[in-house]
Amino acid sequence: MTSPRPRKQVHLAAHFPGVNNTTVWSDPRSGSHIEFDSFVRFAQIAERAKFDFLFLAEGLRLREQNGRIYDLDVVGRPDTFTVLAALAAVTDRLGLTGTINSTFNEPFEVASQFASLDHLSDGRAAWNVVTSWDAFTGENFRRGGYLPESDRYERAQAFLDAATTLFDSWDGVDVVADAESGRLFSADEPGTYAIRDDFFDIAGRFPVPTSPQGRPVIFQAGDSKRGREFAAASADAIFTRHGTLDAGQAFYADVKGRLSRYGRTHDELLVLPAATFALADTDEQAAELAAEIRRQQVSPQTALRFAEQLWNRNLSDYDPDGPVPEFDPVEGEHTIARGRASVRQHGDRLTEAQRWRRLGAEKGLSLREVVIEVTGRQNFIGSPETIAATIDRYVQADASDGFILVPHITPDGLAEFADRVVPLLQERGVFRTEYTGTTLRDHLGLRVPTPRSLAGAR
Ligand SMILES: Cc1cc2nc3c(=O)[nH]c(=O)nc-3n(C[C@H](O)[C@H](O)[C@H](O)COP(=O)(O)O)c2cc1C
Repeated sequence: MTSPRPRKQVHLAAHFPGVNNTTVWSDPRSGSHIEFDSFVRFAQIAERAKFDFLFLAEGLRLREQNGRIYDLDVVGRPDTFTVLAALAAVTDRLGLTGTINSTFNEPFEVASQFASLDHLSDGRAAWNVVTSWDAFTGENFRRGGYLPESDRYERAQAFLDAATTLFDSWDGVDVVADAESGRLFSADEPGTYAIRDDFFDIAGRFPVPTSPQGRPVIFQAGDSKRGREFAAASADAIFTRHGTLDAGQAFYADVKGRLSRYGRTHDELLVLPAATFALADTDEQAAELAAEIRRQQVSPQTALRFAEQLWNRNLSDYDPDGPVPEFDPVEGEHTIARGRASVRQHGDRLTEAQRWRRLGAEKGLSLREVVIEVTGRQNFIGSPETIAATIDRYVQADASDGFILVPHITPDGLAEFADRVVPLLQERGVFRTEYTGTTLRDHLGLRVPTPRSLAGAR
């Protein structure tokens, strides 16, 4: 008889809200998305609740619609490394995860920044490697434009391999600083590396000694087959949008099933979906709150902006309280909305528009009401007991290994979850009551990687 599997521990992280309409920036309770005080308060709530880490997404260009800054986006996002380094000074245990793309950067810079953050935070740094969106974002960079889609993951893999070589380049070399013998290092040649491949031709010495976690924790967030393969080969955790039970289970089985191809085991890659929540005393009140949040998030103007992203044309004169447009979306290149993930996600616009129309007709919904329904992202709606039980159930059913929570009010929206749901997860024995380690690898149950031998690495 096989013994039952022990209950999985839930991993929890806090995504600082900053983009997309998960954020209700128009709510009077919302604070600044730029002032350091907001980041500090957010991080300290997460740390008080013993969360695994804080998470920052990356947006390198303000998004536009009809040639204007898209008012839904919270305008202005301070630089990731600057924020995380500052947060390292005001937190003690909380992991610090930054999204940094592999398309427009260089491995040396990114590796030295993350290795430095790992040192400054005593082993709490993580890098979410993304390939990023589009040429519109790329125009900010010296190469301009955008790497063809087919090359993005080639570069991402080469980029991460190069960064790994740099992270490992001090393998076995310690700073001894022995005044008597006059010896600074335990061996000669610290940080020596040489990397030559289709994307990089660099050689020299990496200036940052091996970081406290060996290497920073690696996340990945792309969802295509190639993206999932990249995560299975090289990441410690994957950030995803598949947050419902069914979609989560399918995604979980898919990515975990890819690991053995790379000689990796099931527990070497964590699956962490983004999740929003609407929390109230009772399930009924939470349902009302969730509906109210959705109405706040999708104002009549916002509904039109969403519809424009699908129809790929200006709909400023259209009535959001009227029916879903009868005419078809404009096919071909996207010209209306630039720099938005959701635009790329509308694969077949004609079919999607038909789905919106059908939904409107069947349920008697206006365009705005359809947008509210189809763009809904509230994962957890209910009383604290309901939400704790649901999260536990999803994790035990292998729909995820935990969640990266995105509160809709910045920065204090996390407090209610921390105060009311976390204690219930702790009572269930599935979430820590104290940090048991000091590094992010400790929190996530990830081992310190064995350095790749420099000779055999490339
Ligand atoms: C859950 C999730 C979060 C993402 N976050 C970011 C981000 O913060 N910044 C960014 O430039 N790209 C982000 N991306 C985009 C990915 O880098 C990638 O460009 C995009 O998903 C296309 O790759 P794919 O075809 O493999 O999905 C994210 C993607 C996903 C699925």
